[in-house]
Amino acid sequence: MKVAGEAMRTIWLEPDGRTVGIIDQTRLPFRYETAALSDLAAMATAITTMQVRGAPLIGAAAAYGMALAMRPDAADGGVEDGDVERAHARLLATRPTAVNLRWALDRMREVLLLTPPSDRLDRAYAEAAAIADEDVEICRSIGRHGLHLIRAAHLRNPDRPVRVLTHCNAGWLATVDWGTATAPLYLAHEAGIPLHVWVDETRPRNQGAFLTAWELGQHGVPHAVIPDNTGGHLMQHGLVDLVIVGTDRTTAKGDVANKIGTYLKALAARDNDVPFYVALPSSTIDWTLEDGVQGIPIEERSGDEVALITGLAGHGGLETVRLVPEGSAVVNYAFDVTPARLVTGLITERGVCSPEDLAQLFPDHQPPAAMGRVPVNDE
Ligand SMILES: CSC[C@H]1O[C@H](OP(=O)(O)O)[C@H](O)[C@@H]1O
Repeated sequence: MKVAGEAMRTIWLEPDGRTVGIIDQTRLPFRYETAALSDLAAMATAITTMQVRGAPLIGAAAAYGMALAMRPDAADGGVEDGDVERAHARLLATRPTAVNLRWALDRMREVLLLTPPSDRLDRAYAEAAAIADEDVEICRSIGRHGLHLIRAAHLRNPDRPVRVLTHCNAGWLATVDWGTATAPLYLAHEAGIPLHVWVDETRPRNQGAFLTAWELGQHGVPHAVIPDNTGGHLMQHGLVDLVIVGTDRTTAKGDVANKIGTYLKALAARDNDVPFYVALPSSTIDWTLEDGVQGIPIEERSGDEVALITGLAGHGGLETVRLVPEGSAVVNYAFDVTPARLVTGLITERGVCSPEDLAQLFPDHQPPAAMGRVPVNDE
């Protein structure tokens, strides 16, 4: 999408054809900074520290991480199978919840192990680029299918904006471009449908206040940042027409793992008859799982993400301050799981479906073994 009027993606290949450029999302919204990553360690760190984040982008970043990993070995006359496996394992360990990470790494491993060692460097970069380009088109398709929902809401009440609540950042910053939950918003805005987006700040990392608000503002989409606990009140008072969120892993039954707090929004939406939609590419579906509450690994992150916050000081510099007493323990679960029974519909690149119709929309989905999920050391 646009940054200061210039079309940008979240990840790209630098002119040297080997270094990978990213937007450093830990610096937004007060600093717009990019980084050039030249090796596997730098990409692994970028994912772990959330310089790049969001399930689809994590997948694309990991794919480029595999390509970066091939560089030194290619110089030694070819990339051995062990080099591929070690890079796969290193990147898989960066974050546990977003299944796009495993999906992209399994795809890269499968392609590379079928490629002669001397050709693996070029092949890795080509496959990573393909994953990134596919993500752009898939998110655009999610936007087109989600646009119908927003247009229908507008036709029901043509005299006022469509009020959409979203949680965390499932925007273009969470993907290579367009976003998942925001793709319908951008297309609706471009179609002239009046919008108002309620942006959950999304403690503790504030992906909503820092990232969603920034990208919507860059694109001129009307929005307001709200404390995480406000959504239920807005829904009770008829101020939300629909909720659209993203997901990091959705099971075959339609249980949805997403940023912590999503489950509570789904409960409030159900209690107030507000449609609750989840936007996702099929690469976020884990066909090997049905029960998400029991089966999806929930990442726990450092308590410092809760206890500390960085913002813009009056002198224009960035400052970090403490919000929690030194002696207090902190627990920081990064995701929760919304049961399929609370999900109105799933907005995918193939269309909108109910959770129970997901397998019907993707009859060609691969069984676990064919997805590369054969029992391996990293299981
Ligand atoms: C389109 S996936 C976005 C998804 O990823 C975010 O998690 P994180 O910022 O920790 O990577 C959040 O759960 C978003 O909904």
